[in-house]
Amino acid sequence: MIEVDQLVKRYGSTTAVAGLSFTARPGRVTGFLGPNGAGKTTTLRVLLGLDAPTSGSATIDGVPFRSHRRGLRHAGALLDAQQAHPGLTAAVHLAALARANGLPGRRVDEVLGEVGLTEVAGRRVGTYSLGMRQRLGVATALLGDPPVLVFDEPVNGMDPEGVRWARGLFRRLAAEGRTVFLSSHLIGEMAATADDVVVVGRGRLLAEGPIGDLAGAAGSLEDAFLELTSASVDYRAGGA
Ligand SMILES: Nc1ncnc2c1ncn2[C@@H]1O[C@H](COP(=O)(O)OP(=O)(O)OP(=O)(O)O)[C@@H](O)[C@H]1O
Repeated sequence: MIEVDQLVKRYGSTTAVAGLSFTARPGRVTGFLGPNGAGKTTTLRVLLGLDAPTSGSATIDGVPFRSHRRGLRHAGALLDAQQAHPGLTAAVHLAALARANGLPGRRVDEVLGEVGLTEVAGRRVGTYSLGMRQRLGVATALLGDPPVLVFDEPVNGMDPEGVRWARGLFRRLAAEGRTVFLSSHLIGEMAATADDVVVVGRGRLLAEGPIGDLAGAAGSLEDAFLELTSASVDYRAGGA
């Protein structure tokens, strides 16, 4: 379970997150939606202990991520597909992470198989396409077999086969009882993948709940999203 409670994060005079509260539950895929600059990445960074909150809290099963001694066994995340050193092979990258986190070496082969990278595991990550790096990021998140998974724009750069694969994986992870929390700008993809959505704008909660409730009222998730966020968009083409 992910719980964000009255979270505020300021960078100097910029308020990236302005008192945000929401919950993402086990057994559900929860989509995290919002226009550019809404504070999604900042929220995920605080949730994963990469940034400290100005006030409020973001916890995983009631505890801030940094306080979890189980590390990758407790939560896995894909925040940046460039996280692996380009000079390392995928196998070496994952093996080092497994060792550092006290995970069994067999997990490396298991997650490489899970994400479809077994054949290219001996290639340097610098030669990977963006879609392959995204798959490696997903493999990294899965390494500790954690109950909570967080993915920031996971299908960015994936081809249609990759997008379909990722959708199936997220659904299966949730069906196994895990909390799956993902941000994406691809509303159609979110409509096909998520059970629940959390919509933010300018660092505030705009809506939270089952996707059907939100989409049903407006006609589609895209219509609901555009209506909800129309007052929270900083940049718009054509001066509209
Ligand atoms: N390290 C930082 N220093 C200063 N301002 C920051 C920093 N990180 C984020 N911001 C600002 O905080 C606000 C929220 O940014 P954030 O990246 O969290 O939004 P986002 O919803 O992830 O956007 P996008 O969809 O474009 O990725 C923006 O105004 C951004 O410029």
